[in-house]
Amino acid sequence: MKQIQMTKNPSFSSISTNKIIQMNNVSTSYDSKNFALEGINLSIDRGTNYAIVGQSGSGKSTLLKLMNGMMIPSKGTIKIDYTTPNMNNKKFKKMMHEIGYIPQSLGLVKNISVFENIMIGALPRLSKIQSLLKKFPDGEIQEAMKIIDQVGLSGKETRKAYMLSGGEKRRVAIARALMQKPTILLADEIVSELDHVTSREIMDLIAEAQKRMNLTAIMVHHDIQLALKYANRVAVIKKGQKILEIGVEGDTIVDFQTGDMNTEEIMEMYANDTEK
Ligand SMILES: Nc1ncnc2c1ncn2[C@@H]1O[C@H](COP(=O)(O)OP(=O)(O)OP(=O)(O)O)[C@@H](O)[C@H]1O
Repeated sequence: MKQIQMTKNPSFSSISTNKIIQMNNVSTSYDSKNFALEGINLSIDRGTNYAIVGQSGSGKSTLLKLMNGMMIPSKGTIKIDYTTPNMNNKKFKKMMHEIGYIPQSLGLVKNISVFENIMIGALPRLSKIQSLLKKFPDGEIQEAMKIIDQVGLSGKETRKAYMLSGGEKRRVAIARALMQKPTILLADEIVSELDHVTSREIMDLIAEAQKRMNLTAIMVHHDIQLALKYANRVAVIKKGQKILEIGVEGDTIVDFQTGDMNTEEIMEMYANDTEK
């Protein structure tokens, strides 16, 4: 594990004004009684790797659903690439196709092959006839084969999804999202339940794709150490509120915004959780 120094003096050179996600005082709920998220402020730089951590039920998945337009705020405003999510807005509908979303369940179709699952990512670019007849243009097939190679699934193209290991299923879900040619990749606990080595392989795969395609990767994690290893920024969510944002540059981490708890206390809380 890398040594982490604490500093209260943020002076990062990588801070940009090119924000791909902006949330201003956002609250949202599933029912009329309780907020699942309350008063969330955050902004995410284009091309960065952003992590969201928090305990079960803290609101992490809900936050991702706001970032892909599946949920809308009951209060506050969201801009995704400077556009308000709204299904009546043509610009946003087009943009949605460029948001690769990998849900906790992965969302693979069990009884079809690796290749067919991955081609689902290309569907918005195909005509109805091409989709129905599975007549994929040569260019799309070549793109899929390139991505299959990049995610380490060469030779497994025809295997049915239900026959894959946990790590392979995640590779298919990543490949399907990359097939969308995304500008934003959202992944909800993609490495939970994987062994240490496989989870690092999957995280490395996403980090490589992020750099290669200049993606903004936004990932939900339970493991704060994993988040700190890969992310430029880590938002810590507790009971529907963002209590801290941590900046990460090399071996230095910085409290960007302190609520009830600072980074040392958060790290201690997670260390205690792990020991239990
Ligand atoms: N479909 C739903 N209907 C009603 N309440 C929901 C629904 N989904 C989530 N919630 C509630 O919203 C809150 C936040 O849930 P969310 O799934 O975002 O948390 P989470 O941090 O992702 O949890 P986990 O780590 O267990 O996946 C919780 O109180 C949860 O019970």
